[in-house]
Amino acid sequence: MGGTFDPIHHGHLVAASEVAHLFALDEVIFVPTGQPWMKEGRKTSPAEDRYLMTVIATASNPRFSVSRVDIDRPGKTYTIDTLREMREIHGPDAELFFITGADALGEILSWRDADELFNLAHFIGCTRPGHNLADPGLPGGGVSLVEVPALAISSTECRERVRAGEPVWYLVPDGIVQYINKRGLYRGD
Ligand SMILES: Nc1ncnc2c1ncn2[C@@H]1O[C@H](COP(=O)(O)OP(=O)(O)OP(=O)(O)O)[C@@H](O)[C@H]1O
Ligand SMILES: O=C(O)c1ccc[n+]([C@@H]2O[C@H](COP(=O)([O-])O)[C@@H](O)[C@H]2O)c1
Repeated sequence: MGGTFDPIHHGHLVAASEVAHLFALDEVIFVPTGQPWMKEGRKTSPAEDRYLMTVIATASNPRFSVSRVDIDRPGKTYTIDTLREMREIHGPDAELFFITGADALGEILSWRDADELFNLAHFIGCTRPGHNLADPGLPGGGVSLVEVPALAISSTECRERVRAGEPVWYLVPDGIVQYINKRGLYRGD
């Protein structure tokens, strides 16, 4: 599951957990983006902060892990590179899935080398409140559309709440509240 995770919140975690259950996945690998090119023009927290928050939020689930592939690759982050690297790491027999929310799936036709993406992994699109979930119709298209428990949480809302001095308890895991406070994230955005 790729994401900017700025910060990671319970919407991400519940979607990942539900997909792991529905597809009997051995592992869900969270992949924080290095440089999310579609979010250029807005301030993104340092990759190491987003990586550490993702590690903290997923540490209690033995099926969850976090990969540095996107943050360690120089340049803009493209999922085509992520999936190629994952294939190399996990070998030819691994069955790879890429989990997205409805909003990200809706933009996939504009992703780099979109027509090749579906050859590299099976895509899983999750419902997300406020967004329409639809098969984008990529060539070769292996997409599954799944319903996950609806949590109307976004990282944008979490950042705005912190900036306004409003609580983010229970929107994000407890350790993430503590990390945000310790590092002073989102206060001056
Ligand atoms: N509440 C949610 N329910 C289901 N999927 C979600 C939810 N929030 C995010 N996702 C999905 O998780 C992935 C990573 O999302 P991302 O890190 O960009 O979070 P975000 O909340 O959309 O951030 P922002 O508000 O900063 O754009 C995307 O595929 C996104 O669609
Ligand atoms: O490959 C691309 O061109 C591309 C464009 C936009 C987003 N993505 C990936 O989609 C995932 C969710 O991205 P985002 O911006 O919603 O956090 C994350 O893994 C991104 O690297 C990938």
